[in-house]
Amino acid sequence: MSIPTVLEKILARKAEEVAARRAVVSLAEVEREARAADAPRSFANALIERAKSKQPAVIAEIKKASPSKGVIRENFVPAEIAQSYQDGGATCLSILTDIDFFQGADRYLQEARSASSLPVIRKDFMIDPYQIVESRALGADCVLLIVSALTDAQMAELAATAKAFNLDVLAEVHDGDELERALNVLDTPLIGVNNRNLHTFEVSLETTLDLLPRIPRDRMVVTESGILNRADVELMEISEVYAFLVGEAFMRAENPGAELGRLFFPERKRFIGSPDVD
Ligand SMILES: O=C(O)c1ccccc1NCC(=O)[C@H](O)[C@H](O)COP(=O)(O)O
Repeated sequence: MSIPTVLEKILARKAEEVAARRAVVSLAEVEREARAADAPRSFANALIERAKSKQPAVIAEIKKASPSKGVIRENFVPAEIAQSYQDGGATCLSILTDIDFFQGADRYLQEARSASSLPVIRKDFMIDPYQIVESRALGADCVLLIVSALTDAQMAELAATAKAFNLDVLAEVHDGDELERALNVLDTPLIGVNNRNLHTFEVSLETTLDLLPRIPRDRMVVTESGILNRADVELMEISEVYAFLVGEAFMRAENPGAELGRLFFPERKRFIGSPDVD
């Protein structure tokens, strides 16, 4: 028997977590909460509109820790980070809510969304429609579907639940087979290419560049993970990739929004919150 990868461990733990949550709050109750939640903000449209004008459309991630890097940020106040990202020019926010592997929390999503007017994706490991409904109840505007974690039937069921609750979907792929499956099963315009292999943690921006020619023009490519400096951003922009999901590079900076500005909008030169602003 082979040793389970981190992704396999996360998925096994997630199944236990969802079962425990459902035993405390029924699906019917979560559905009531989802219907009473704030109206969704349009996540996909915000990205598409920004990228149309060839401006970087940045999904700025709020994550305290990760399995590959351990604790990334000690001074972790999601509401402050969300405001800072909005000031820095982010288009959307991504909030890690997984507890056991990312030190996330549901309340981080609620706090960050309340502190900004940006649309928010709940970044978690979706395996059950219960989590999709729960995401809307928490206020999320979009959910992540990781193709390597799901069968085609699961993907279709989760996407149908997302549609029923007015949530956008970001489909995440890592190779050509996953891309084919996503394109066949999901009608979301948002195709995320994760440059990080979630089984081995190896990161290569070539993953996005290799898959790019196979992604139809009516879908929008979001390059995810491993964007650390201006050269990485420029490499994507010359390849006409304008949507980015970035976590670590911002989370390690004292002022995450100012770092976003430096990385994506260098022509602005001065950023709110930077020491060089009067
Ligand atoms: O980051 C990890 O270690 C990780 C491990 C297993 C599953 C998912 C993982 N990360 C989620 C992400 O894909 C990233 O948080 C996201 O794309 C941002 O990446 P980065 O800019 O490199 O922080």
